[in-house]
Amino acid sequence: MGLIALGPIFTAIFSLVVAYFISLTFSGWYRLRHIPGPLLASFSYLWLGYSGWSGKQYDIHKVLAEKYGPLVRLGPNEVSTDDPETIRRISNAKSAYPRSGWYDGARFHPDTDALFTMTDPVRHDKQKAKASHGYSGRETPGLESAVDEQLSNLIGLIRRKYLHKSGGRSKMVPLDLAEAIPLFTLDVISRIALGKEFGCLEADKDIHGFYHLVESHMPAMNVLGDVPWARRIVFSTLGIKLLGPKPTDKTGLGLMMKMTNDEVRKRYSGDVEGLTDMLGSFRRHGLTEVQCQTEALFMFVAATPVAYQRLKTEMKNAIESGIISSPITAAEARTLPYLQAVLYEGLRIRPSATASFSKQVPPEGDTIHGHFLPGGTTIGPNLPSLMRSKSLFGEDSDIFRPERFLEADEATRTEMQRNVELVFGYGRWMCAGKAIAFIELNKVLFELLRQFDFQILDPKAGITCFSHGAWMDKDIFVTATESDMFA
Ligand code: HEM
Repeated sequence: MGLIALGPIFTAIFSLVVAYFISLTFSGWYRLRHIPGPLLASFSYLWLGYSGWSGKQYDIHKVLAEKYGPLVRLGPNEVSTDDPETIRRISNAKSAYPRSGWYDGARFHPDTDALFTMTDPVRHDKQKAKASHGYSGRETPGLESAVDEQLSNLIGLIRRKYLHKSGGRSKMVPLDLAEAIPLFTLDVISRIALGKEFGCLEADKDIHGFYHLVESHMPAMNVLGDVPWARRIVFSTLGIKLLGPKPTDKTGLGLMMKMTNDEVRKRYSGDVEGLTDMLGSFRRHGLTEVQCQTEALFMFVAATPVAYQRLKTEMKNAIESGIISSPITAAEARTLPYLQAVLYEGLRIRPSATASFSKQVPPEGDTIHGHFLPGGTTIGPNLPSLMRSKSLFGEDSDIFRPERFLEADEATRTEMQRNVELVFGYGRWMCAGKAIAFIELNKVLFELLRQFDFQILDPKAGITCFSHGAWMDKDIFVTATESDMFA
């Protein structure tokens, strides 16, 4: 048979393949055709892929609710909502919604899940019951003092290297907060999780290249997580074995994996009594050695932001009235209303993690805002729209104005705070590190402003920000001077 005779066979195969993809696309579109959203998103993953890759994910999602309503279609099988009540209903402890396959995109161990990547509610709840003693601080009394130690190292670094003496002739070295704050969070988490800080603040460097590795991989990871077929290939057991981090790597997550594994091994070979840190607590409550290694490694993927202003007057008054320790305790910080308002406003205007965090509609389907969602549809919170909602936070919700929390009556303030706290998730899936994050935020904000005054180095230059499911900030250059208020 000559090539000419093969021609019609190839044409027939090609036509069949094209027809198959068209019918697949059509049935994908048809299933959720009643949910409003961008046209491209209704039949392909190009829209979701672009929004995740572009670095403008936050801005793209922020306007969706205003344009399409509280329920928006983001992909052939994906929807999001900015309605806080729906988000709470989906994630509450008795909900039948499991986590969606999106969480597989955060797996880095071929056989073991961290709490974050456990999608089945029953398995997840069992693991969370064991891990929460360590995370919450109930069995880790040194948690707050561990944060204090690292805070003192951060202040030491600023004094040693970046402090600009007013009127002095010494060369000014601008401080890049986008570099310094991740070093602080890495040292806090390593100190809490592994018992010893990495020493990034001491070296003024991301010693293991971890943060920079996460930053450079973020766009691709974000897209791979959002697009189901890509996720199923890359995060399959074989995919992780081939492409995932390995303890033999010289930098990044692989090196981190080795250090974590070694540290966990030590804890599991010795006596468990007397271990009052997180790993000890995990072991006491029955996490296996591999589960503990995976859990400890996941913690390094957490982050922290910063804020400023009128705050200083409140701080000054509190310090002068003698009610504040040095460093401030988390309990004392919670009594300062303006500090709390700044923190909540910071989390609202700049929710640090805005990835999909989607859950899966149970097999029988569900009706949300008058729209039926068939079983298997994934639905996640649209935090950018929610946090900028005018009906929840006021007409000026687009600007940073902590006063909104102080002006509101108590019931409204509590409701606003409850809604802002959705940045940590809710119910059974809620962030296990929320208490730790609040301790860090309260202390770092108060203590840095007690010691220093910060000024943007060049207001014209602005800050470079990319949103890929989490914010990646660059070049937050400031000058740090001794705070004349508390010298
Ligand atoms: C501002 C800082 C933080 C934010 C905004 C944040 C946000 C979140 C979100 C949105 C989730 C997923 C919720 C869901 O699946 O619905 C989560 C889960 C989790 N986070 Fe955080 N997080 C922060 C800091 C931390 C820190 C410092 C740690 C570790 C010490 C941590 C540990 C965890 C863990 C273990 C989970 C999984 C919880 C579970 O599956 O039940 N987070 N976080």
